[in-house]
Amino acid sequence: MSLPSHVRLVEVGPRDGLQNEKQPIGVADKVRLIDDLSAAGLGYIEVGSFVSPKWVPQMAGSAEVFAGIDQRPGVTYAALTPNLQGLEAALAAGVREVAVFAAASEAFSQRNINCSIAESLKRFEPVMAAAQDHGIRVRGYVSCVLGCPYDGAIQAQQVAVVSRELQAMGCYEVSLGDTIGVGTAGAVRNLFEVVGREVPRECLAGHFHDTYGQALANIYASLLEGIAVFDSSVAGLGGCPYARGATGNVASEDVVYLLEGLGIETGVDLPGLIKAGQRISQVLGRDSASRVARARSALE
Ligand SMILES: CC(C)(COP(=O)([O-])OP(=O)([O-])OC[C@H]1O[C@@H](n2cnc3c(N)ncnc32)[C@H](O)[C@@H]1OP(=O)([O-])[O-])[C@@H](O)C(=O)NCCC(=O)NCCSC(=O)C[C@@](C)(O)CC(=O)[O-]
Repeated sequence: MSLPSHVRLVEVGPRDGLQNEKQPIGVADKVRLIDDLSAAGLGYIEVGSFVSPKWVPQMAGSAEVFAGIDQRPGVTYAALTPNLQGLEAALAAGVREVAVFAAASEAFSQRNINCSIAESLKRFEPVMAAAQDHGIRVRGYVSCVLGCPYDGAIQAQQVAVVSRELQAMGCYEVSLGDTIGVGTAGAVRNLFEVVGREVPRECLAGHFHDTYGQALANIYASLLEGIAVFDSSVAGLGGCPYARGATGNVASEDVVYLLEGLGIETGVDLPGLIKAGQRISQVLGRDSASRVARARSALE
């Protein structure tokens, strides 16, 4: 299969990245990060989540963040909504695109959203209906597609079943999450081969954490399988509150560098993206996890 000429990046740093931070991060810092990202050409930014603040305290100020950002035309600003309560809060905050999130593993589903996979899908039905009433697009996530911190190995067929359900209920795209970053290129190719029989590949995205240093290889393997949408996180921010030891998503800067090297367009300005990553890394008081950002700043 030939490589795509264009890849769409879904920037999840402000949500997946920051949700795991223990230190409080002010609304102003989050707003500046999101505005820096849109200025760098990111066309899709996950701004926050409307989830229980008891479960994920860092996302509690998501409505204020939405109110503070400078919404550029053509950019999608999205939020996670696990249930109808979350969707209603998102609507009240003026959100125009949301995501629901399921898992391929029962144990992770329980730890993350306090219900079984089947219950979660049931819970999404009113979310989908209300979103449709309001003309809001819904993206779907499946976590633990290549391994679960509690259940271990996950069968690709199980991922296919959950993905098909999400698509059938109206998710326009399903992002497959290697939540704990254990996947390798061969497993990724097999995953898209199996899931691709149930959901068209143009409706699938890859979401790779870099815990084992495999994320860029996994993106390349996905490209070979015809996948052209990837989630990534500026400065490699992140982890998962319900997956001990999981590190951040693959760094957006490193993905852009990979894709530029392959002649694939992303619409993202790499120097601007590196600056955005440096600014939030300063706020967090640590170095960027992006290898490209570190290499470029060593040259300055
Ligand atoms: C799903 C629930 C809410 C169930 O949590 P629950 O405790 O079963 O909820 P409940 O319906 O029984 O309600 C209990 C309390 O939560 C409140 N509540 C209920 N819903 C909401 C809401 N939407 N917003 C705010 N508050 C809410 C509700 O009002 C009530 O408040 P109380 O009466 O006790 O004061 C909870 O488990 C939760 O919020 N989980 C979120 C976990 C999360 O955000 N995880 C991270 C995102 S997923 C991820 O990172 C993976 C991904 C997507 O990146 C892909 C990958 O890498 O794999």
